[in-house]
Amino acid sequence: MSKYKLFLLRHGEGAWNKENRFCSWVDQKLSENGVVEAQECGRLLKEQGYQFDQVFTSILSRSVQTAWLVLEAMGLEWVPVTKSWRLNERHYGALIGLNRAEMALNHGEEQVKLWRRSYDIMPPPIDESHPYYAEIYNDRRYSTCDVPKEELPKTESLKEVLDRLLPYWNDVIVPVIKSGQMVLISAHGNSCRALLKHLEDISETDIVNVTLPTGIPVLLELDEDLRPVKPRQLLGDQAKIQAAIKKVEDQGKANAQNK
Ligand SMILES: O=C(O)[C@@H](COP(=O)(O)O)OP(=O)(O)O
Repeated sequence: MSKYKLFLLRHGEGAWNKENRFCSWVDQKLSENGVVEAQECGRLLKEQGYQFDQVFTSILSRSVQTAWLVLEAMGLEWVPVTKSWRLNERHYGALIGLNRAEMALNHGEEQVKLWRRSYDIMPPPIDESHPYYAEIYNDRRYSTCDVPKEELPKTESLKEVLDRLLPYWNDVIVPVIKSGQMVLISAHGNSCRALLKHLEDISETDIVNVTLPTGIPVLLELDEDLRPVKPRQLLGDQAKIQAAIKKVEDQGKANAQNK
């Protein structure tokens, strides 16, 4: 029997999603389309009668902005929003800023798929010569984390994302859900994939085939031990959702638009 409901949400489209560049820890805002996606998501949730008591986001603006727009559309601006770097997008290391289609042309589509979707393959780490290194590590938000700045990742596989996310899930989010509060996690494609892997016990092979589109709420119905009692539901027009998933998958093809 379903005891708890939980929503996961990949933020609305960001400027670099549109340009097909790995965004990761670079702090990009939502595109105009991303703003509309987040507002539509909030309207849909309201229409379907959902309410939230607490929202958790990463410390990247696109996930925070999405949470605000969803809450505004639902008339729930007062709801507390808690932010943690542990919900940040996966750290894509030296790939940050690069265009996926160009990477597919240079390294092959298979390699790009391995970098993007495999469970335990890490891209090469970012170093000080990288054009976005200073922007990321000099950003004051990374002095506020619960680990020293020097210990923050320089690259991550999905496995490392899960390793840094799980303590936050277990210690902070789980008690809130178990207290009966309705929670929205407004995060990123890969931080949500990592959490789905954990909650749905998805194998390392099968997680490769899980892709989340931007701005689509994912409803999980969980039992008292927070195990899913039915398959996840992506809310909205199912044909549009499938097209949006394919678009994200196709970003790693050599002939993708916005090369
Ligand atoms: O870092 C990025 O560019 C995307 C994910 O990229 P892919 O894993 O889909 O390549 O993350 P998000 O837009 O969810 O923050």
